[in-house]
Amino acid sequence: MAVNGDWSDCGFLVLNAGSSSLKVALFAATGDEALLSGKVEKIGPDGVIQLKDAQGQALPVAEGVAEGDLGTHTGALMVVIRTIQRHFPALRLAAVGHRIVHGGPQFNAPLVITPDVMRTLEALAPFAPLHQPHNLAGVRAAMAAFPGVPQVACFDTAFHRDQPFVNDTFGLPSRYYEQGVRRYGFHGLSYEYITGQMRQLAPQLAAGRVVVAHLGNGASMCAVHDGRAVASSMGFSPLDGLAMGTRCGQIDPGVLLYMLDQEKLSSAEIARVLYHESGLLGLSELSNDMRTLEAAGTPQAQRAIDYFVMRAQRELGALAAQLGGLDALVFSGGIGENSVLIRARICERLGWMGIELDPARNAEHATWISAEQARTAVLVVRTHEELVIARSVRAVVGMA
Ligand SMILES: Nc1ncnc2c1ncn2[C@@H]1O[C@H](COP(=O)(O)OP(=O)(O)O)[C@@H](O)[C@H]1O
Ligand SMILES: CC(=O)OP(=O)(O)O
Ligand SMILES: [Mg+2]
Repeated sequence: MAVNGDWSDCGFLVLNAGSSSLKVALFAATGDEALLSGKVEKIGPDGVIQLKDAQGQALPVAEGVAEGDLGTHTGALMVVIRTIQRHFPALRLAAVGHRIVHGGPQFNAPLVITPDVMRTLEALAPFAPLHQPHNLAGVRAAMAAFPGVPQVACFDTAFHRDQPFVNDTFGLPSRYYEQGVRRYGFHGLSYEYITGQMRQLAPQLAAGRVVVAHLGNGASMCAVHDGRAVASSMGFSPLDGLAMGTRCGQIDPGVLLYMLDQEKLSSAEIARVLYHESGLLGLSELSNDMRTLEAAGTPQAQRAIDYFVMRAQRELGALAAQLGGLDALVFSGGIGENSVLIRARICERLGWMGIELDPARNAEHATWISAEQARTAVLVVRTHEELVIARSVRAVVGMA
């Protein structure tokens, strides 16, 4: 911690633990540029780590990394910590910031994790089984590695907490809402960053009706009016809405009853189908990776892409209806930022919404990709969840 408010030799770590990856960034007390950033992907037997310094140069990991160290989130974090200690021996760690996917109905702002908070977050793990256990494993590993250092939770659900009741509830008996069965929405750290960027890039549009499409391995869309969340395609869990890498997206609950009653699947088996075997992977029977599907050119890969595009168009229409019209559509996430094809396919046939792309600008991944004469702006904004966490950590521990 800082001595007499002097944070000059302090830094803090940001962890974004996903279903199969761990993104990390090390920040100094001030500044938006990370001193070190990187990710561990495919955590498991084929884990791969890439770390870079502030200039973008690859940083070698600490010696002694054994095969298998990248097999778990905790092992991967230990490799990152050893590497940081080697490259920044004089740095004093003032805090660790964590992306926590589920904050439930109670948490709508970043906070320091106490034992009580930890218990509440653990109880929410069944609502986001692909994410929350990994998020919390990251918290425990960081607590063990840095005893006494504040651990700050930043919630993916917080951005959506003030959406109107009709977009927060299901049409179930009201006791379910009281129990916490609500449409939480996720990817909130990404939406917070993008709405902030929109205020800088296009203040007039940011004050209007915007749909942000966060299309990554997990994918969702959020309707935002004047920077505030109105509705999200994701609901109670990160399963709802768009088709994803391995998740099904919107589904008729009757299908779950069929799996239970006719196929006699257990709830664990159903969860496996919905979270791990569906979406792009399930439809293509090839891959959850959009790059692989685009390159494959097989009829089944094509069907998976067609379904992904159809769901995105349907959700966009539904969210635009909630906003009473659309001033801007913003693409983000690994697919939204990088796939010329998917952006073009989603925007195809949306002329009635005022959407028309400029193909050359789309191909260049320009920030503004809509045609000059188009009524609705279409933008590409690279998201930065780690920076949102970094800003929150500074505010919570009093560094800002
Ligand atoms: N150039 C590209 N073209 C198409 N898809 C891409 C491209 N680059 C990355 N993607 C896709 O982005 C997805 C991963 O997005 P990302 O936001 O990094 O995921 P995560 O949810 O794990 O943070 C993968 O499906 C990947 O194939
Ligand atoms: C909430 C969610 O789906 O997150 P991710 O995109 O990291 O899988
Ligand atoms: Mg993501």
